Amino acid sequence: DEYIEYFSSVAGMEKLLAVEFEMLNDLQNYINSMQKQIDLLQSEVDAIRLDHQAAVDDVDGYLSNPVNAYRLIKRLQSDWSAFEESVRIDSSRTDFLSAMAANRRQVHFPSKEDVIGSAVALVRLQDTYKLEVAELASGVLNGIKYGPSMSWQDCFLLGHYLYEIQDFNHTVPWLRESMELLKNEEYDKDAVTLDFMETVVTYHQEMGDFQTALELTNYILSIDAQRDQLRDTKYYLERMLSDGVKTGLMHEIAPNRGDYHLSDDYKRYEQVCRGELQLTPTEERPLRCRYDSNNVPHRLLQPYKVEELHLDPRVVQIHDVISTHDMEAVKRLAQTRMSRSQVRNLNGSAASTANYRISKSAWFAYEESEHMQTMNRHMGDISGLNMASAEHLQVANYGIGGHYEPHFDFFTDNCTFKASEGNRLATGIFYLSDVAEGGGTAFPYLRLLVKPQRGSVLFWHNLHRSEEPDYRTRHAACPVLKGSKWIGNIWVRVRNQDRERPCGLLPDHEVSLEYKHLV
Ligand SMILES: O=C(O)CCC(=O)C(=O)O
Ligand SMILES: [Fe+2]
Repeated sequence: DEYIEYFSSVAGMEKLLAVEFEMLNDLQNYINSMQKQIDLLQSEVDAIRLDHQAAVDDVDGYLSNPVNAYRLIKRLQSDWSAFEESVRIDSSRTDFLSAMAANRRQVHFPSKEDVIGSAVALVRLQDTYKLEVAELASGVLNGIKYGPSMSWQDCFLLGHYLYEIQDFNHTVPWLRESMELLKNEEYDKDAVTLDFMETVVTYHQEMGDFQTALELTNYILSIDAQRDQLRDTKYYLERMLSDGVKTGLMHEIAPNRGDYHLSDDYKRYEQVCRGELQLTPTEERPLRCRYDSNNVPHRLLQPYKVEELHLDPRVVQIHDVISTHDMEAVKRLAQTRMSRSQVRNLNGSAASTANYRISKSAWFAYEESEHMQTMNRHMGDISGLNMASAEHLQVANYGIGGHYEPHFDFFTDNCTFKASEGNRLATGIFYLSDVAEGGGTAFPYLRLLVKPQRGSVLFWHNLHRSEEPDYRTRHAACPVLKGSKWIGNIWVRVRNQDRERPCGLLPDHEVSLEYKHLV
């Protein structure tokens, strides 16, 4: 069966929970049956010990009794073999192992890629929303306690994985947190624990984080001053610090200067996700909410609730468009068809997965379901466009940390669209769920953050009337901090829209050229 990837969406993780429920039962059964077996063994051993002691106290007297002689011989001939045999077959052990094998056949267990994927998602959230490691580790998100705390082992393993993928900047605070939590354990002064802490000193030293290495070293020495090698390390670390030496992996494997994540464009996007960059009051003042039937005769009695979010380019969010019934049906249909979202490569070759778009998605022809036809009709009424040039419906689900970094919906390579229905003129994002925290749609150049609201549709044009790309429409899906985000995308192409949206001859695209540099 196919490879399932867990970190890219919440859909599918419920299965893991169901299997974990089974495994808890299996393990409990194992423990109970072991317990019974151990109690039984104990009582048998106690009985033998009693007999045995009597024999040792008076060897001659004991052995001269024919019953005792018989019992001793019988014990050694058969009882001890029986003990051996029962430990050898140990049915509780084999039962548990075969139950586990069955569980493993039921679902794919998460792979190491899944663990690393979810670790990367966690640090992405940490960066984008400026979360404190200590808060995150204690289960707090934006001041609210949502879940159980992470143990020192959780934090250590996370740091360890980040170390493995050479993300040293994130490794440091997680290892630090892990050591802080370990210091609160009652076994924190045991020799084995101190040995372990010493290896963590080595991690920091190798990274070039001499300060943390020294702090931990001092802590260990304060408990056990007899560690000679560590005293040498302390001396070495102090010298490195006072000389201001910068060596170690953190400095040698320097972040790639060309990394888009270090660019102003990306920082701007993160600021919009956090709500730090917003529309100014002057920009917000002319924005209106109104009922509008969009000149569609059958909508006269049921006009749309249109909220203007931006005027030029025009971006609107239309509320209460589709029903809960339709949304649930679409999501149910999508569940079984979702796979990791792919992105087109600029050279027009086959699509592939990419870290900048982490979600699961599936494409649907509208004929597949009346609920999808309903979405198609709404997109026609909202856009006023000819839906003959609409792409299939794309349903997507983002899990925790799932995101889609800034991009344009229009194609920038001529070959992709010239031969087909033309470029992507309009985008409609149907929000099929609310998102508890994060997961907004961000327009970095417009300083606009749209909060997903179930049943609403976000709509805008990607092209100017001249059919030139409108670079101001660059947008992104901010990482989901809490919840599971579902959307349905409908893109409408320019072909056959001459009547619906006549071409403009003015060089109207010039207003957006200054935003072009990131294509
Ligand atoms: O999920 C979102 O909010 C935006 C999605 C998007 O931009 C896309 O799928 O092209
Ligand atoms: Fe998009």
